[in-house]
Amino acid sequence: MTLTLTDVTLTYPDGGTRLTALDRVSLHVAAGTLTAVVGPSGSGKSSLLAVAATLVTPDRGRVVVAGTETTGLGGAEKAALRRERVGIVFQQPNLLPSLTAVEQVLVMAHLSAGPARAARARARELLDAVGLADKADRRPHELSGGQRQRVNIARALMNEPAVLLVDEPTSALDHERGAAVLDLLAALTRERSTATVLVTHDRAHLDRVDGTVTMRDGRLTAHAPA
Ligand SMILES: Nc1ncnc2c1ncn2[C@@H]1O[C@H](COP(=O)(O)OP(=O)(O)OP(=O)(O)O)[C@@H](O)[C@H]1O
Repeated sequence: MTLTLTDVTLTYPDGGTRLTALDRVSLHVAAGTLTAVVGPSGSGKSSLLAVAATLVTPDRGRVVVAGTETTGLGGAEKAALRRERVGIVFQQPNLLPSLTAVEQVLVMAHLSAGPARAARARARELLDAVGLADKADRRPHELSGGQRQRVNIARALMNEPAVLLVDEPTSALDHERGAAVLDLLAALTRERSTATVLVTHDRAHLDRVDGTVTMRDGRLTAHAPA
C-alpha cells in the first residue's frame, strides 16, 4: 500500500491574502520504503504531513492513502481512514502520564474492535519490536526520552497502518539516540511494509532512508536517493 500526493496546493489565510504553504507538491511513497522530507523552518514540512494524514484538506490536488482517494470524503470517513490505515508519530511523545508503556500502546486498540487479549498480546509484541519488552510496565517518567519516543512508535503501529507519518522524531534526542530511532523506523518500515514519511530538520542519519525530498517555500525542490 502506498501514499500518493499529486499536485497538492494548500493555502492559509494571511491578512487580506493567502499564504501558499504547499505549491503543487507531488510525492509517491511505496510500501516498505522510508522517505525523508527535509527543509528549513516554515518551508511546509508539517503542512505536507497534515495533508498526508487527511487532517487538513488541500485547496487543490489529490491525496491517495493506501488506495483510497481522499478528495470528497467527509470528516467521519477521514477519521475512519486515519484510524485504520494511518499511524502518526508526533515530535514530542505525547504519552499519558498515568499509563504504563503497554497501556499507552493499548489506548489505540480501544479505538478499534477486537478481543482484549489479542490486543494486549499485540501491544507487547510491538514493545518487543521497538526494544522495550522489559519496560512494558513503566510509566513515562520512568523512561528516557528515546524510550518514550519508542513507545510512541509502537503506539502508531498498533492498528497495522499502511502509511506511517513521523514528525521530527529525533529533535529531542542526542546524536546516538537519534540514529537508533532512525534505524528502528527504517527496520519497521521494511518489516511491516509501511509507506513511511519522516519530516526532519536534521540531515544527520539520512543514510538510513530510501529517498530524501527537500521542501523550500512550499515546493519540493529535489528528490535524491539517500
Ligand atoms: N494554521 C496556519 N495558519 C496560517 N499559516 C500557517 C498555519 N500553519 C502553518 N502556516 C504557515 O505555513 C507555512 C508552512 O508552515 P509549516 O508548519 O508547514 O512549515 P515547516 O517546514 O513544518 O516548519 P517547521 O520546521 O518550523 O516546523 C509557514 O509560513 C507557516 O507560517
